[in-house]
Amino acid sequence: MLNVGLIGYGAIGQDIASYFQDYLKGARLKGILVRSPDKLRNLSQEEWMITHQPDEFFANKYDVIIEAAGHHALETYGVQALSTGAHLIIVSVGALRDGHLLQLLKETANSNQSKLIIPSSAIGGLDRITAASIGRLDSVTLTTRKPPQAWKGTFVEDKIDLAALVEPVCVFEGNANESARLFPESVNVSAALSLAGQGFNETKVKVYADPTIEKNKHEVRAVGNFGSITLEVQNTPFPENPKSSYIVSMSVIKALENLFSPIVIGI
Ligand SMILES: NC(=O)C1=CN([C@@H]2O[C@H](COP(=O)(O)OP(=O)(O)OC[C@H]3O[C@@H](n4cnc5c(N)ncnc54)[C@H](O)[C@@H]3O)[C@@H](O)[C@H]2O)C=CC1
Ligand SMILES: O=C([O-])CC(=O)C(=O)O
Repeated sequence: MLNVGLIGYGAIGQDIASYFQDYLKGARLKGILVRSPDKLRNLSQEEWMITHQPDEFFANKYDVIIEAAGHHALETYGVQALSTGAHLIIVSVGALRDGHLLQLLKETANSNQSKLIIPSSAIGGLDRITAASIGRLDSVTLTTRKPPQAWKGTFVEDKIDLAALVEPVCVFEGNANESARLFPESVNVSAALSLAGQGFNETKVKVYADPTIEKNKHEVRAVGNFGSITLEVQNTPFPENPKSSYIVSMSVIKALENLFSPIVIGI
């Protein structure tokens, strides 16, 4: 039985926790680290420990720690988590555009026989693109589209009137380094794609605010000597946070399951 710690209890964190109650058999949730003590007041205490104090959280021994809290949390706790010997499953992949952080996490994982695990989360095709990167990759591009409400709280809100939007508007075009920086809560998929394929500078990204759709859409196109891949995913957003999608927590749970399952599919 794997002991699991969870950092972050927002839309994704709460959904992840729900799978421990009725789905996962080989892992148990031992501790949750939240940011604000206010959150604790609203939570009914389950069998796991919930704390806003990092020392208390890390005093537990975990086999796996899951980050579902944002770039800053990964920057703050990533190295500490791996240095306990736990594997670290992350969703805030965009933080790894900082090559120094990525290097530090790799070195810490290496010296503690732990692993930094990056599930596909909201995107698909990473299995194929990371395999294809063994050969020659010529281009990897991503087009992300989300409905207007998903862009609230981002710089897009200052640029266009989201409520008045009647047709799709391109709000960003550039490389994954910039998209991961400009949209820390919304375009982590570009970072995962970069790490699988051509890196942050070479991966080309377009982002649209699109009033004609209800789901979060990601279109991936990669070409190389392996052949090519064209993939479109449509993710059902969380009602409580339309920037994120249900498939993210499902993907994390599958990555966790792969650690104890006798069979692993689709890597
Ligand atoms: N890789 C991917 O495909 C995706 C990645 N994400 C990443 O997941 C993150 C979380 O997404 P949601 O759950 O939808 O966001 P959310 O805003 O609903 O929840 C984040 C939670 O983390 C907590 N938190 C923040 N800093 C913390 C800290 N230092 N310690 C403990 N808790 C902390 C917040 O209080 C909040 O409750 C996003 O910010 C984004 O970076 C989101 C969607 C897709
Ligand atoms: O959930 C999604 O569709 C994608 C997302 O927010 C991200 O990549 O950060």
